[in-house]
This record gives sequence, C-alpha cells and structure tokens, in this order.
Amino acid sequence: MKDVHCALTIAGTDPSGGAGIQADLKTFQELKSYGMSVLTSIVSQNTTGVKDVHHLPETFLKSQLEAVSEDMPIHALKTGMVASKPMMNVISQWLETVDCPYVMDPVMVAQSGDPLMNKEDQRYLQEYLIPKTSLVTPNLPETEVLVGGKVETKEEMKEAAKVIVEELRAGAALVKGGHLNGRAVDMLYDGKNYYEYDSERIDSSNTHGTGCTYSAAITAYLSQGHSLPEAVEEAKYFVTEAIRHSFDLGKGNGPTNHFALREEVLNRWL
Ligand SMILES: Nc1ncnc2c1ncn2[C@@H]1O[C@H](COP(=O)(O)OP(=O)(O)OP(=O)(O)O)[C@@H](O)[C@H]1O
Ligand SMILES: Cc1ncc(COP(=O)(O)O)c(N)n1
Repeated sequence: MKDVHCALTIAGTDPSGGAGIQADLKTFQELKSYGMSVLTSIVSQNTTGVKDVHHLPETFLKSQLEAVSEDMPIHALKTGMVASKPMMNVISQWLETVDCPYVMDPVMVAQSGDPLMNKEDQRYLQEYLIPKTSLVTPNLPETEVLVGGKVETKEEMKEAAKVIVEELRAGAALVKGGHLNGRAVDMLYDGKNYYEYDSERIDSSNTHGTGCTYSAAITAYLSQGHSLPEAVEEAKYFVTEAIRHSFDLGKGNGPTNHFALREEVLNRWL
C-alpha cells in the first residue's frame, strides 16, 4: 500500500473558510497529507472580524486528542488558536504521549486586529507549550509579545528568532515578516543556522488566513519527512501562490487560494 502521511491540526474554526481549522485541512489536502483536526474553540468570524467565540470544555478537547491518537498515526501536528490555560495544560500533557514534529502558530490576534487570547494566557503559552515545539511561527506583533520589545528590521528578526530558541526554548523559530514593508522576508533559526526566505510582496489585501495556511503547509511537508528548512521553503512557495491567486470574497480581507498550485498546473494545460 502507498505510504499515507498523516497531519493533525489542533485549532479554532473559521466558518468563512479562510483561516483556522478550515484553512489547515484545505492545505493538508492540497499537499497530499491525510488531514485530521481537533477543535479548541468555535469562532464566529468572517473576513471582516470576530463576532463571538465559544471555547470547548478542556475535557472535550482531551477526549478528541485521545480519540485521534489512540487510533491514527500522526506524522506531524500543528496548533493554532489555543486560547485558555486549561486547554494548554491538556495539550501539554497529551504531547508527552506522541512523538512527531510539532509546529506552533502562536495565534494571539486575528488578522482583523481582534484579540484571540488574553495577556496572561500568552505567558502560559510561553511557559508550557513553546518548550515542546519543533518550530514556532510568530508574525511580527506576536514576536514582539514573545521577546518583549520592538522588532522592525531584518537584523531584529534574527535576534528575536535566537531569543525564542535560546531563552524560550522553542525547537526552532520562524519569524514572519509579512507585516514589514518591502519584500516578504521570513527568518528561520534552528538553534545552529539561519535561513532566510524571501519573496516579492504581492499587492493584495486578501491575506485572511495566511499565517494558518503557511504553518499548515510546513506541517504537511514535515509529515512527509522533509527537513525543516526544506519544509519551510516549499511552504513559503505554497503560501506566496495562495496570496497571488487569492479570492476577492467578503467585505474585509479576502481569503487566500488553497488550490493555487493546482490552478497553475491546470492553466498550463488549458
Ligand atoms: N502581501 C504579501 N505578499 C507576499 N507574501 C506575503 C504577503 N503578506 C504576507 N506574506 C507572507 O505570508 C506569510 C504569512 O505571514 P504573515 O506575517 O502575514 O503571517 P500572519 O500575520 O500570521 O498572517 P495573517 O496576516 O493572516 O495574520 C509569510 O511568509 C509572509 O512573508
Ligand atoms: C480560528 C482562527 N485561528 C487563527 C486565525 C488567525 O488567522 P490569520 O492566519 O489570518 O492570522 C483566525 N482568524 N481564526
């Protein structure tokens, strides 16, 4: 039988389909990993912002995690929105029972600017979950929260990535420069080497879900056995094309196009 690569996302929902669990599963599917999902919170949101949030009881989170891991292989996993201390505790303990790469997208605010986590929980995330990661993927505002200072240049991104690995004890850090002006540059530090990922900046405001999509793509490639620098390189290409071919949908920042790569291939034939 053909090898099946299984990727799990632990995250909140986006009923408008561009971010959260929905973005993660679409990305896993596009990249040919078998996608699985465990819900943390049900979020009433769309491209314009967050309307309401319902956190699932942590006992139910635990039950979902156990249901997946007692039955299915997990070759890589990611967490997105994990917005309460009890949920972080459950995930932290459950992580002791699995053995695969763990990518954390430290979701703190939605792209619309709406907060998805309070300050005390941000500290808890650092203490209890970051030391268990293989990779953390903060955007610039999240990086500033994690390192406690301004991060506005490429040099500062490098320094911040080092702090996240050496002081917060992440396995590796990918500081994303999507919020800077100029080219879209991301900086990976794996504890030994720096890797820079650079793409043109696409003139589009349809960036709802880019962070989720990027970390899900990294997770998919890791589930297939790629090295971390390779997985980030491939995922960067995937998210860049997803932004280039994004959809003008909704009244706010539209969603990215998770089947952009497929569309490029199809266009070559049509
Ligand atoms: N306009 C753009 N053109 C090209 N690449 C972009 C653009 N905006 C963001 N990116 C890239 O998309 C990826 C996600 O980065 P970003 O910093 O936007 O993450 P995020 O803030 O978590 O996502 P979001 O903006 O959805 O909240 C990074 O590789 C970043 O460089
Ligand atoms: C449930 C959920 N998780 C994460 C995000 C952040 O999305 P983005 O990738 O736009 O930062 C979101 N809006 N909703």
